[in-house]
Amino acid sequence: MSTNAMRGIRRKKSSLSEVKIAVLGAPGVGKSALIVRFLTKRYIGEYDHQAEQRYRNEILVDGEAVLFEILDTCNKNLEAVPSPEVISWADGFLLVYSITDRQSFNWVKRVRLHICERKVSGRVGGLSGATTLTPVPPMQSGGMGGDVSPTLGPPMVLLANKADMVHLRQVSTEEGEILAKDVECYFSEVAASEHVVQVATAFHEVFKEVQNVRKRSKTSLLDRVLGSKATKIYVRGKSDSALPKD
Ligand SMILES: Nc1nc2c(ncn2[C@@H]2O[C@H](COP(=O)(O)OP(=O)(O)OP(=O)(O)O)[C@@H](O)[C@H]2O)c(=O)[nH]1
Repeated sequence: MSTNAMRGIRRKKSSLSEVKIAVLGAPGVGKSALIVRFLTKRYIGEYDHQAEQRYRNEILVDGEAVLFEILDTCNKNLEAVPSPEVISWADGFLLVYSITDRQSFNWVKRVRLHICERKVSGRVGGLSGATTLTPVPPMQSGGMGGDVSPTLGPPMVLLANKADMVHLRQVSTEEGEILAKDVECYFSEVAASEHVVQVATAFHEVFKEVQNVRKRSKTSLLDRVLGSKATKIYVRGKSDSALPKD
């Protein structure tokens, strides 16, 4: 292979965007079904797993190749909250509830606050005993961890699953919309059993939200480090000499 071709490959690899997404929800809301739908476009009704699973897949988002690392969490009960390791690891969260299960909606509301608290304070590791989730080894805290600026909420998307079961509905669409407005996040009602595009869109939205937060974090870090000088450097540009020297 020519050197130029190899350089091309390297460049491509280094420019590949990556995102780590933790899919969170109460037991049985359809987390695995949604992930499998997203990754394979297929629906698997009965998916039996007793532990967390991690998937890595390259997927195109608006024509750009993105490496999705997705954690399928496994909740044993409604009292469980995501472990500090999971919260620290993830760049973004897909919060799932079922429209047929009011308790799963309440779970999402509670866990959303829990994540915000931990992500912003960066107090990762101090929750021992307060969780029943097992971290996946070797999970490194490659996510935004405590690096998220206190002014930025952790990237989240709210997904209501089992929208095909309207006859058993316990949570109205409006309630989902109100929560999403409060969180300022993308919201959609889907059925893993029926929808391909809508499910994929929800995952894409998590990635886009992560990218937005990354950009905003970079800008605010630059502002903090350089203060007003950052603006000056930017303003000066090429016609530096035309500006007063401080
Ligand atoms: N009708 C309907 N059933 C669904 C849908 N999505 C998932 N299910 C069913 O809901 C049940 C639970 O789905 P899972 O994907 O295992 O849910 P989970 O959240 O991963 O479950 P745990 O890992 O046990 O927490 C299964 O019987 C699925 O077939 C959906 O969109 N519509």
